[in-house]
Amino acid sequence: MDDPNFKKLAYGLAGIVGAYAITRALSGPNLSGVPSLGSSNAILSFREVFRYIFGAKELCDEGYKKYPNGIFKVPSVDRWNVMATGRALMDEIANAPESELSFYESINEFLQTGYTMGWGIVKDTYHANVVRTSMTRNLGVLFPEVRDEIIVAFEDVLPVQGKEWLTVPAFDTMMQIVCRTSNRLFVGLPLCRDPDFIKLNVDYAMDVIIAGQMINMLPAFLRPTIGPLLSPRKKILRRASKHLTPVVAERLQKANELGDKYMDKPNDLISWLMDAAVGDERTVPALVQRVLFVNFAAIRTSTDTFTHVLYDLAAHPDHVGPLREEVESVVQKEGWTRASLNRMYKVDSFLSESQRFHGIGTLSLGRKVVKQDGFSFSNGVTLPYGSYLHSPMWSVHHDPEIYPNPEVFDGFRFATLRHSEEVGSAKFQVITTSLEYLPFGHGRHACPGRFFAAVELKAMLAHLVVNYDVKFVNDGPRPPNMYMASACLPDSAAKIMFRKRQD
Ligand code: HEM
Repeated sequence: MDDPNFKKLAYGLAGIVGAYAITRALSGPNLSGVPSLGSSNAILSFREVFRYIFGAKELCDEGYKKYPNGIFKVPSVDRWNVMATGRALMDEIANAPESELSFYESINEFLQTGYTMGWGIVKDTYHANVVRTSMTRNLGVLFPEVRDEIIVAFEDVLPVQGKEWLTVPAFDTMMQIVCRTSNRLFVGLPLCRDPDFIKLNVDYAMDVIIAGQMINMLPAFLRPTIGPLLSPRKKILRRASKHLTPVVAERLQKANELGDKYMDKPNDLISWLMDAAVGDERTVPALVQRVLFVNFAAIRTSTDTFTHVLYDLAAHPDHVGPLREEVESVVQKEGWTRASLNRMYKVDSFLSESQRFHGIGTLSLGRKVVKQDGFSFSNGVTLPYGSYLHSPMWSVHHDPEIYPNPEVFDGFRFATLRHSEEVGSAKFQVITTSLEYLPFGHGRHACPGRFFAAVELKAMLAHLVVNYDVKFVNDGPRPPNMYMASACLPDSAAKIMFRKRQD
């Protein structure tokens, strides 16, 4: 503590945080009518700022209990974050038009999308529709490819022999499998297996978040000059172009010469994007950037989710037997298809429970008020233009009135709920969002990639349980999650052991 360097660092940090707190006090929207957790004074609310940085979960849970069906605010370093609780208010957020509560402004500020992924992505979000429609429509016909990539990717990254256990870093290994499998659908063979193409997408997924946060720390007037220097975009585009430019250029040329439905046109994300893009977006560099963007949306989210699933599987070995039985019985009757995956209630439920229990974030429904005269809830509260709004997802998912015994991990909780409903009910499936189940958001901007994510992650889990045994190193406990601001990250350094299934 007496180390002069430590003192300098501490004073430096305190100075930066103080400067931001003053900015928050002077420049943010006036939220004096919204109760705050801790002090509502920008300087005196420091304790809550630190509590928010090191895990918004507990702080927001306090507010969830104190203000049921209401709103409260919590401070982060540079702004106030309003939290809305209860079905009525959450429903109003989920269904508010983009012109009043903006999903895009909220996410684009967080990621500094313009600098990190290009202004084309900010201006035109047609990819969301492509993912929702063309990608989802093709999941059945392309399932054999997804399944093939899962088999080969598992074999490549987990070369288990005989009865030997193989120890691997969990997160990196799952990232490889997710990236390859997703890209089988996005760009096809052989590119989806190219080590440099995989690596650049993995790097980009990490670098965008870091650069986004760094650019956010800059005062707005410095962003246009310094933002591009901090952004990984140009470097990644150069690397990606080597792989994608020839493929995209050839397809665009053929489409222009022979028409959009030319013979032998590959059925993948590149083609679906090309069909939907207009104007400047139907050019080679813009399409390359768009493929990278969809990779960004897909890979980190799915890898974090599956790493949580893997840890939950190793932590709950009693679930493995019933999962194996279900997968084998369904596959024996119907084989491996998208439809047969729908019959795997326990697999679906395990994924749902893992997302309920951990999720990849602790907040949901992030929006910014963009209506000039503010956004009014039906309870009479009006939030001024520029306010940031969320709902405390972790608290909803751990509310005993919604999920009995919420602190118990019950991998078959959702399967039991489904069995208690009419057979085939869509309720309680992992893809069905609701005000009680928010890992994919809910309402207008609910994740359009969740249909693909569910197919991919369920097929991976089903493949894993029927082919491998899995455990923690030294039979240790589940590695703790890392909570940072609103993120809930699985331990990315932990190792896990695999061997060929022995029973
Ligand atoms: C387990 C994996 C995933 C999780 C947990 C996840 C979660 C989310 C969440 C929470 C949102 C915002 C919803 C809201 O605020 O209402 C979102 C949006 C989005 N996701 Fe996902 N996602 C996953 C996988 C994917 C995949 C595989 C893709 C693409 C293939 C994808 C593409 C998108 C896109 C494009 C949006 C923006 C939607 C819009 O523009 O309205 N996601 N996702």
